[in-house]
Amino acid sequence: MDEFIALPDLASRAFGGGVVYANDEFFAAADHLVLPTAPVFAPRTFDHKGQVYDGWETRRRRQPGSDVAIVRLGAPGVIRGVDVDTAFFTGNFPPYASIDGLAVEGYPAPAELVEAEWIPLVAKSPLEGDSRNLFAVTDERRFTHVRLTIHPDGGVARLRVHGTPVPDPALLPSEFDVAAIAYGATVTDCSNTFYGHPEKMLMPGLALHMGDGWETSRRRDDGYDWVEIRLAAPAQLSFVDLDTTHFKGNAPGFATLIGKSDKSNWAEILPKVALTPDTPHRFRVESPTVTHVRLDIFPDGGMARLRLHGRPTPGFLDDNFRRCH
Ligand SMILES: NC(=O)NC(NC(N)=O)C(=O)[O-]
Repeated sequence: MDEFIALPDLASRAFGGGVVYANDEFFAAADHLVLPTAPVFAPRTFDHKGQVYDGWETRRRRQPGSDVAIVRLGAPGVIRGVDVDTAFFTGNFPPYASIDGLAVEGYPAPAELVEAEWIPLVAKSPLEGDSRNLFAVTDERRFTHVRLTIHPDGGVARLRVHGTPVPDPALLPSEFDVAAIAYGATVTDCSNTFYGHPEKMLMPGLALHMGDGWETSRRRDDGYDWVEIRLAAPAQLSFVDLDTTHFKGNAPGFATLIGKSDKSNWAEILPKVALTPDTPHRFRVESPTVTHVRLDIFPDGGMARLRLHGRPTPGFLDDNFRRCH
């Protein structure tokens, strides 16, 4: 039921999500809602408005009503569930919340979003304080925005919107990173996630530090580590980026990439290449159409980013997009 929490957070700032409107931010800015970091709390830290919270917090209502925040998803897609995380809000969490969704094209101004016809995704439901509040969503359509309503007021640390990214094919170039989670790629299996999950190496932008990548524990056997990825679309690959940035004493010594499609067996895409620490490597490749790849690293170590630039099979992303409209 709550398996959706393993799916990417479409609202995350890590994908470029943002809070575009809030009717009240008296105690704490709604921008906190989409931060990818876990919420934190330091007791007895008072600024000019009151206790400092790592979340969105409105003032105590003296008239009936509710407070709202509107979030632009960083990765628009099909929403499978939301997490209204009230971490550290104890005497001031909202007793109820509801969630609505919206699918719009272009870049509407906040005033247009406020007036829009929102689609209910989670009916008004009770919340618990200082805890994650998980709600499944069953609507199969693609959304670009969500609206969090808290009844009547209070504080929410994070709003996580878990689902499957569905990119708009009209806005994609003919060749792009088909391993990007933001476009719908996903990690299907991995040998070792001890220090960092491989999903991190499929996130946008450069890695910020060594914790922002896939890192395995030290191998004490003759094996090697590997990760399997389902691409955003079946594609012919032309470049493989293996970025070991920040991995200075723990980059893998070598790597290979193999790929397969639903109709073909595993075949080599990148032969065994030597890697150097703290380096954004790029390799030119020519691959058949593949739907899955496996990156092998020898014997173990860390990879900040994996990028697979490829030409997707025409029509695949269009069909995908049309299915959820
Ligand atoms: N001690 C508090 O947290 N008080 C209030 N909130 C802040 N941020 O100070 C409140 O009324 O909810």
